[in-house]
Parts: sequence; C-alpha cells; structure tokens
Amino acid sequence: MSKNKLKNEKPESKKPKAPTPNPEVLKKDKEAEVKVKELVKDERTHKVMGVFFLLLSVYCFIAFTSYLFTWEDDQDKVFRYTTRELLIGDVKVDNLLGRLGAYVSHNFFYNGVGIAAYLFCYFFFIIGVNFIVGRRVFRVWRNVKYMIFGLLFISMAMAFVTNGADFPWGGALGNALDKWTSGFIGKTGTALLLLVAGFSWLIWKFNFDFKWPEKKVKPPKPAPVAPAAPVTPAVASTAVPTPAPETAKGNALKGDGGVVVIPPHPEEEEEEIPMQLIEKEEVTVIPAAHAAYVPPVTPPPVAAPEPEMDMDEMEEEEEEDPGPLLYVEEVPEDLPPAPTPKKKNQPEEVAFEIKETFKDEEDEVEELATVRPVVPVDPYDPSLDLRDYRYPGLDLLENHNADKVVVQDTGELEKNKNQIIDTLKNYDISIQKISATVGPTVTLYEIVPAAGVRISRIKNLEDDIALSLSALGIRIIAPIPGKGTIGIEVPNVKKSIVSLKALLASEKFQNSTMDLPIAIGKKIDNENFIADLAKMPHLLMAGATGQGKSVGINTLLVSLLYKKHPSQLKFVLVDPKKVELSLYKLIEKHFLAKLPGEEDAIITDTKKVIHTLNALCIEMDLRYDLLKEAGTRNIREYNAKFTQRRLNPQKGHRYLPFIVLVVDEFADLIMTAGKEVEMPIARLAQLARAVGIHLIIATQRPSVNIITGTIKANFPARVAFKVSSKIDSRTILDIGGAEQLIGQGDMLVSFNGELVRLQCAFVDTPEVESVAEFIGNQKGYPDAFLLPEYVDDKDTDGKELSLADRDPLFEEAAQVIVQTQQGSTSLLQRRMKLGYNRAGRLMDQLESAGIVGPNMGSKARDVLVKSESELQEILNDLL
Ligand SMILES: Nc1ncnc2c1ncn2[C@@H]1O[C@H](COP(=O)(O)OP(=O)(O)OP(=O)(O)O)[C@@H](O)[C@H]1O
Repeated sequence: MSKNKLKNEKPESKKPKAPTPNPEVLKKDKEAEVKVKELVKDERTHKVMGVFFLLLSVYCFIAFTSYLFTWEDDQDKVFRYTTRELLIGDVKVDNLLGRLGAYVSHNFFYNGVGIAAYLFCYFFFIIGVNFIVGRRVFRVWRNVKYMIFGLLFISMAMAFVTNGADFPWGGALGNALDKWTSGFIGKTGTALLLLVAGFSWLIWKFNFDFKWPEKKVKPPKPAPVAPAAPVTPAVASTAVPTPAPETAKGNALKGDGGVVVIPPHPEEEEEEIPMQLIEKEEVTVIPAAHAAYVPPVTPPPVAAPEPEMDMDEMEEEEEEDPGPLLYVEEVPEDLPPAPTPKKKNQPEEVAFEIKETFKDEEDEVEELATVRPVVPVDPYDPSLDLRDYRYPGLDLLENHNADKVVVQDTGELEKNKNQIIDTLKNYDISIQKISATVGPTVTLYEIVPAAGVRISRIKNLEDDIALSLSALGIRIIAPIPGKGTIGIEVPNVKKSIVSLKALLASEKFQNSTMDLPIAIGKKIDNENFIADLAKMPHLLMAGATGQGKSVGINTLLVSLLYKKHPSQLKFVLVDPKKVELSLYKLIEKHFLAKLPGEEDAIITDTKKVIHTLNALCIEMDLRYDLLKEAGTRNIREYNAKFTQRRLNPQKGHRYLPFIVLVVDEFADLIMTAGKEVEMPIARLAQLARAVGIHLIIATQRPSVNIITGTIKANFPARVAFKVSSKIDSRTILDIGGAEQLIGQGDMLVSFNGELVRLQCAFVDTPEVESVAEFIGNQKGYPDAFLLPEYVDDKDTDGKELSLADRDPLFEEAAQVIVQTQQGSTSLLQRRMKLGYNRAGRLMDQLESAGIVGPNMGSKARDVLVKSESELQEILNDLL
C-alpha cells in the first residue's frame, strides 16, 4: 500500500485522530484478510493435505514392510519399555523408520489388525490422491466400506489360518474374532463362514456368470427392432435419451408422457436378459405391456457404448439414488439430453429402452417401452462436453516487476504539496487541509478549502497549478463526488506497471461470482477495479493511437479466459486491423463464434462484419424467443431452468453461452460501412443484454460521426484512454479530462454515473500468446460456435420466388412443415436456426410450390400437403 499522507502545517491536522476528508485513503487493502473458511476451501490447502496423506501412506508402507523383517527384535523392545521411554528415550530399534516406525507398526499389527494394516496405506493413498487432484478420483465412501469389510475379514481369516503362529498375522482384532466365532460355531463353522464371506465378496465384486450348461434357454427374439437403439447393456447405461420408434405410438397408454415404472417380474426376465442386466436395471426395466409410452425423442449424437458397470458402480447408484423403486410420475416433458461425454454413475439420467424380445400368441407386446427414470435428476452441466478442460494458470502471466514497490520520493511529494499551497495562496485561496494518495501513475492531492472559498475558482486555476508544478496531465476534480474535497491529480515521476497477473491473483477476482468478471486496472488508491461486463452491459473504449487500447482489450479478454469455461462464453472478434486479435485464433474451437461456412473465426473483412453483426441480431431474436417460451426474463434465469432440466431441447432449447462481441477498430467500420454497421450494433446494444450478448467496442477516433448519439445512448459504460482533444474527451465521456491523461494505460472509466481514473492492467503479447496456446492445445469442440446463418437481402432480391433459385434449405423446410403440419415461420426459425427474413422467404417459396397456403396474418399458414409421400412427389416434380 503506497498511501502517504502529507501533514499540513495547520495544528488541527497534526491531531492523531483528525477526521480525514477521504475515508477511502485510510481503507485497508482487503486482499490481506485471510479467512479461515476460505483457507479451508483453498485449493492449496487441499494440495497440502494431499501431499500429507500420500506421504503418510508411504510412511506406513515402509514402516509396515520393515516390521515384517524386524518385528521379533523390535517387539521385544516395545514390550519392554513404556511408550514414553520408547519414543523419547534412546532405545535402538531395527525398523527402517526408527522407534516411531516400530511403535506404529507394532500397534497396527499386534494390537490391531495384523497384515490387514496394509489397507490403511491404501486408504491414505486414495485420500491423498483425491485431495491433490481436487476431485473424487476414488470413491471414498465405497472404499471405507471395503476397508471395514477387509479389516474384519482379512484379520479374522489370517488369525484362523495361522492359528498359533508367532507373527501377529491377524492382530488382536483377528484373534478376538477368531476365538469368539470358533467358540460359537466351531472351527468348521468358522471356516465355512469365512468361505461364504470371501466368495460373497468375490461374487459381489466380479459378478461371475454361473450358467448351468444344460439349462434350456428360451430362444430370445432377435435384437431390438429399433434401429437407433439396440438393446444392450451398454445402451441401458447410456445417459442420453434414445428414441422410441413410430410403432410405439400405437401402444401408447398415456400420450402426455406419463411413465409407469414397474420392477420386472423376476420370472419374466430371468431367461431372456442376462442376469447382470436384470440386476442393474431392476428399477427401470418394465415389461413392455405395462409400460406407458414416452413420446419419441430425437436420437442424440452417437454415443460410444459405455463399458458395463460393475457392481460397485451399481452400488454407488443405489447410494446416490434415493428414488423409489416403484413410482408413477409425469415425465417432465422438457428434459434436456444429458451432456456428452456422459458421466458414469448417473442412473438418474439413464433413459432405458427395451424392446420386448418375444411375442405372445396374440402378438400383443410388440412394442418398445421407453422408460425414463424420473426422479431425481442431476442438473445439466454444460462443461461436461469438455470435462477435462483446464483453466489457464497464473504462471503463464508475467509480473512486470509490479510486485516491486515503486517508492515515491517523499521530497517530491512535499515539494508538490507546497507548490499547490503556494499557487493557491497567490490567488488568495487558503486551504484547511491537504492529503496525498499515491497511485500507480498519479498522485491525488486532496484539498479541503477554507470556508467560503468557491470551488470554481480552484477549478479555473488548473493551468496555473500545472505551470507551477511544471507537469503535464494535471487533472482537477472539483469537487470529488461524494466527498467534500477537491482533487488534484499529479503524474508520478516514477510510474509503476499494474500487472494483470496481480489483478487476477487478487482475492476479489478469484472469489468473484460475477457473470463476466473483467479485471480492468487499479484505482488511484491502489484498489483493484474489477467489474462485471454483464452488468455494464457494454463497453465503449476510445483513445488516441498508442495509448493502450489494444492492451486494454487483451486485459479484458484474458480476464474472461481465466474465469470462464468454453461452454459458458464465446467471443465474436472483429479486427479490421487484422493483426491485433489474430492471437486468439488458437482458441477458435474453445471460445470463438463464427458464421457457418466461414474459415476464419476472426473477422477482418467489412462485408463479413455486416453479416456477422446481423447473424448476432438473429441469434439475439432467437434467444428472446427461447426466453419467452421458457417464461424467463434473462439468460441467467433461462440457463438456470435449462440446467435444472426443465426445458426441452427437442423444442429447440439449449444452454446459452454468453457472447462477447469485440470490435477493435469501430471507426474503420463506420467509415466503410456506415449505417449497415451502426444499425445492428445499436440494436444489439439496446436489446442484447438480457440474452447474454455484450459488446466491447474500441475506437481511435471518438468523433461524433463515429460515436453517434444512438451508439452513445446504449453504452452507459465508457472507457477513455488519452485522447487528443477535449472535444474527443467530451464525445466519449460527456466531460473533459481524457485529454489530460498521460498515456500508457492511464484511463478514465465512466460507469454507474461515476468517473474513475485507473491505471489499466498490463498484459503483454507473449503472455496472451501463451494463454491462447495453453487453451488451444487442449481438446476443444469440433468447430467454433456457429452463429445463425444470415443471408443478405440484397443477395437474393428478385430471386426468391423463382423456384429454380430456391433456397438450399427449401427441402428441409418443406419436410419440417409437413412433418409438423404447422405452417409457421417462427417454427422454421427455431427448428432451422434461421433469421426471420430467410424463414419468411422460405415460406413464400413453399407457398409458390403449393406446400403451404397464403399468409394469414398472425395465424399459421395452412399446410396443403398432408403426407411425406405427397411431399416427395412434389419435390420430384420440382427437380
Ligand atoms: N496498461 C499499460 N501499462 C503499461 N504500459 C502500457 C499499458 N498499455 C499500453 N502500454 C504501452 O503502450 C504501448 C501501446 O499500447 P497499445 O498497443 O495498446 O496502444 P493502442 O492504443 O492499441 O495503439 P493502436 O491504436 O495504435 O493500436 C504498449 O506497447 C505499451 O508499451
């Protein structure tokens, strides 16, 4: 904390507890506070615990193994001496790990569980691994159960088998169990008990197939008819809903999606489904005749068959699934498909589909029963698609010597203070008090003027004070909003760099729960300025060339990359300068969005910018439709509902990532495309906030013809680096001051009605490159996030009703309309992810082909073609 206060000559200022005009000055840096709770939650604490347990495991292993060879001598000593004498005294033992090793091993083996003590090494090991890796690699509860069983069984078995041996094979526990059981059921009974327990465990673990060879097995029916859903145990464990075929419709018991789930009758199942399958699915498999119909669902992307679950996994399922075995429940019709790759052990998500494999005489049961376990459902986790994604580490960033405290010359501070006082005195302005706050780039001198002094007088002396201090970039804030003081910002002779690394490492950023946290820089009092882009909700940046805009954009982008998973955020990058954002090409498959069919995700061509902006507008409209259908008001509520699986992906619902549009040189776009760019930007700025689309627009030339009133009105948050004139400053901030900045990341942020001076955090190009490389080297999505297609009206004008030039999606649209029998443009939009214009044109073409009737205003058009075969004939005729 580099906060210094200068004392005034006035006596009252010397009072130790004089009220400071600026309580902020005295504010402690909150980063220093370390709360125990946070410490416990801290990843590093977990890693330390992990290392501890791993070492404990190794320690026990060495001690135990050594004990196997040295027990005879060491046991003697352990018996001979008291614990105190043994541990503190000077007894010589042979155990590799000394007296403690001998003592611990003796207690584990002799007084404990004998050779089964090695189970503790295993247990410490799994705890250690779980802590270090930071996730449940080993299931602890399952292993605890195995441990308890293992300790009892192994110690007792060893005591029984080695009865009378000198070495404590079974330990005190084994001997006691053996003694009691032998007395109770005799030696033979104990042997049988141990065999039963041993075999039970083996069967439970490995589930051997005890098939009696001669047993007549009723010939099973051929494998399921449904082409997309073969009935195999693998499918049974698939976490993705599978389609029910058309034939199932005839047997629907409940068209509204209700499901009756009945455990199978053991006799019915026994001969046709392998034992394992029956056991696994006993909760969900039902005889087809009893099953209610679940409406067919679209097949999910092909999922690799899962290996069969072993009994442990089933056991886990049972533990985790408190749901009843028999229940009748409405299936929430809007259940999204589970994410791929699928999580093992997610019985709640299993959509099991079984085709009755044999008919009875009346051929009654030829149907597919689709059963969906209904409660409870795991929340949908969009990040599971890239479940192994690792967030970039802070080690990829540089400190830029930011940790070195740049000590300001106190002499200089004193000199400046005196100069300010003298200059004001020259104009007959006396002051009560003056204090200084040293920031990274400027020092703020706060003045409390004497009673009766008019603030405007001090304000008018800006140039004189600058002259007297012979410094550039002096800014006078009169008064400082919210305080009864006047601020004079004077550039420091020695400036310190604010490294992005320090900001990202700060507690405020690390613990932030903001939707889109951006670490912008440090305030004058060295407080970190971290804001939520989602709340801003857009950012307009201006600054003359070379003043830090590009660094500023990188700072924002890198902050977001450090906090967001690729499933949660997509960038649309517009870079007319072609070089500034090209580094981000590496993260195309993780974080970038682009137009379908485009090669490059970073847009440099003005024409493509227009298409992309319009595509974003379409995406915005589509998102609003989705929000409306879901009965939600914003992306947060919508995504919350979707992750709770209360929205049906079959109806077009999907998890909506935030989209951040970054335009590096807006002026260039406006010069070349004018209104064509301005209009979609203004639309997005006005409306896109609620649907999670946010804009960061930067420009070198903040003139009124570029930052028009429409644009300005929709960008409440604005950032100004140094600009060349007061007029530019007024254009961007509605107030002068940005022309007084000193460059190199010195900036003014106007946000929430406040104007704050910040030193922008610095991140260098090689750092951005290594972050992008780190992300880019990881497995990404198959392609960038695709925006909806946009077809320029101008490209198609005059052709639309000519069938020869019909839209490439014509056939697909016709099929959608005929299958659903709804002549609705918005249906086409949603199903095919199209913009309104294109869907409207397609509808007109369908009308010309006689597939739908004429436009009926707000009502859907009539569908004139009633079956797909009829449609096929029409399409063939059109060829
Ligand atoms: N926050 C910062 N801290 C320290 N130095 C900075 C900071 N931001 C920028 N600089 C310095 O200023 C130089 C120019 O910055 P930058 O490239 O971001 O300017 P620009 O406004 O994007 O310029 P142009 O419009 O010409 O691309 C950087 O190379 C760096 O040396």
